[in-house]
Amino acid sequence: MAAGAAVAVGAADSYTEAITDLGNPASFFPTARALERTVVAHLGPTNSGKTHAALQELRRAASGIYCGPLRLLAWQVHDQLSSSGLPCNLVTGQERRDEGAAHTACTTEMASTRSVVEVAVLDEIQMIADESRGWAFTRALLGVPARTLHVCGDPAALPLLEQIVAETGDRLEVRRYERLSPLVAARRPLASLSQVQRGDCVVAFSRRDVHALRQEIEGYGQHRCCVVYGALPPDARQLQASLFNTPRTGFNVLAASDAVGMGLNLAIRRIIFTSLSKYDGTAERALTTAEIKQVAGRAGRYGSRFPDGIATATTPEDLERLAAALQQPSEELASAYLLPSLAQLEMLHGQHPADKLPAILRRFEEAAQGSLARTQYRYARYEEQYTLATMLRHLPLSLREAWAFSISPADPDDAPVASALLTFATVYAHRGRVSPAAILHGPVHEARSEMELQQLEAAHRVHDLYIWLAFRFDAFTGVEEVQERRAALSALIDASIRSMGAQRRSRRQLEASAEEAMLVERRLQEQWDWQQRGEWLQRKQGYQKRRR
Ligand SMILES: Nc1ncnc2c1ncn2[C@@H]1O[C@H](COP(=O)(O)OP(=O)(O)OP(=O)(O)O)[C@@H](O)[C@H]1O
Ligand SMILES: [Mg+2]
Repeated sequence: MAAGAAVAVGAADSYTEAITDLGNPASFFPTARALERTVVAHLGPTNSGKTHAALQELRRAASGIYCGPLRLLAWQVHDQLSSSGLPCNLVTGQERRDEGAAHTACTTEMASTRSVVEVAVLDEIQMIADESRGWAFTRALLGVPARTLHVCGDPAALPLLEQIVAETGDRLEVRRYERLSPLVAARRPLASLSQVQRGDCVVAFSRRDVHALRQEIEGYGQHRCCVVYGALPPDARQLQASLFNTPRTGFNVLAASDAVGMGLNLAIRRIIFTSLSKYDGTAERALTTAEIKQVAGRAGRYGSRFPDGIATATTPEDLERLAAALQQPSEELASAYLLPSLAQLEMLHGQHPADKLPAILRRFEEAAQGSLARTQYRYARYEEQYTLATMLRHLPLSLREAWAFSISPADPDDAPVASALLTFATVYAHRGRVSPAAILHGPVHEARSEMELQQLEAAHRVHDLYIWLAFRFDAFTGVEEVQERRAALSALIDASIRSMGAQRRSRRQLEASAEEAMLVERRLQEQWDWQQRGEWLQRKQGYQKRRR
């Protein structure tokens, strides 16, 4: 009897080992493995024409897919192909435009590993080594079933690409690129922001610092200033970029975070780093050579008003480091990141049906680590997913439902968005239908203060989250209404930034708007408390009715 039990446990262990074995991820994609793919690596610095060359190949193909790391990039490729007369579908987490076309522009996370195409483009491949998002690039590199797969990115990715392509049995071809226009480090640092000039982009590493730079620059009275940072919705980012690019609008200087490094076509003459370190969520750390080059490389764009680029800093020490980084190759990529698919998590859940999603996520990681030793793959960081899954663990959701909520674009540290996710999931679990009424309203007028602008941005992210969920759950009704409201919020955000700088305010006015912002925040908090209370009452009444 005891021996039998031991055999059963042993069999269960080896089954668990088999389903959590991530050591040969190329084998997870039979459609791609059934093709003899040619992988063409377009490698070179920023602004060297890599994406342009790969897109030419995509245009010429009978069918194809472009995978970009940002919605902005997917939109641009969609617009470029469509406006040149080539029909193109668009697929991102929050958009589906199905034109019935043979070409598709998508975000890397959304790339199909089932539909065979002639040509695929996988842009910014160096992101395969990003510990949070790299899994999507690994999946696309291994799994997109294209006869020719063009990958574009930093030459630092080559050794890793060689290793992976050797495993998939595909053929690798390397094409090297040089910058289309020169990029040089300035001879002297910038002594003061009063010296910024037309075409300058001043870089800081937080939303708050970017707005502080904008205020300081506009305070000198010479230039109006556009802004670009990660928390700004992508369409508002694009509007700011085109305002900056258009001559004679007065908005001829840009204050930006490192979000400027990717996805926008900008006519920047000079990049000015106000710092060479950033807070990465846990600690302040120095920028890597690759990060410095990615941002500095935005200066000077082939075919723009400023083809020649200059990069500088605000201290002699930073300028010295910057100049050295521009001469150095980026650090070679060490690992490609990966995560299990939902199907793999469900198989493990079959072994432990009483476990909730957070326990399954941890179990999978523990069991899979051994299989990754001695490979070039590493288990990706999934702390945000884990935090969201934990927040939702008490709700009556299937593993599949909990998983979908947990991978939504809600940052657990972004309080209004995390609260909205909890509300949406709670309403979904208890009522089965989530109407747009579940979205709380903040101010819906032009922001008169930084705080109000922040609230508009948060409201936009909440609307975006609803739309993302609506593409995965039929229960989210009223997506058109939310899309309209989201577009209105983007326009308001853009208009607010434009007019905020125009208003020269007295100290008294600034204090008044800060006071008002506090009141708005308190009102929102009260609304939130009331909604929570209302839902709790409804649930309680529901239980009581059922009991009776
Ligand atoms: N052969 C070309 N003819 C005309 N324009 C080109 C050509 N090659 C590149 N360009 C233009 O030069 C700019 C930079 O090219 P591209 O975006 O392909 O560079 P990249 O190497 O992918 O840079 P990054 O991705 O770092 O921004 C783009 O505006 C692109 O349209
Ligand atoms: Mg590119």
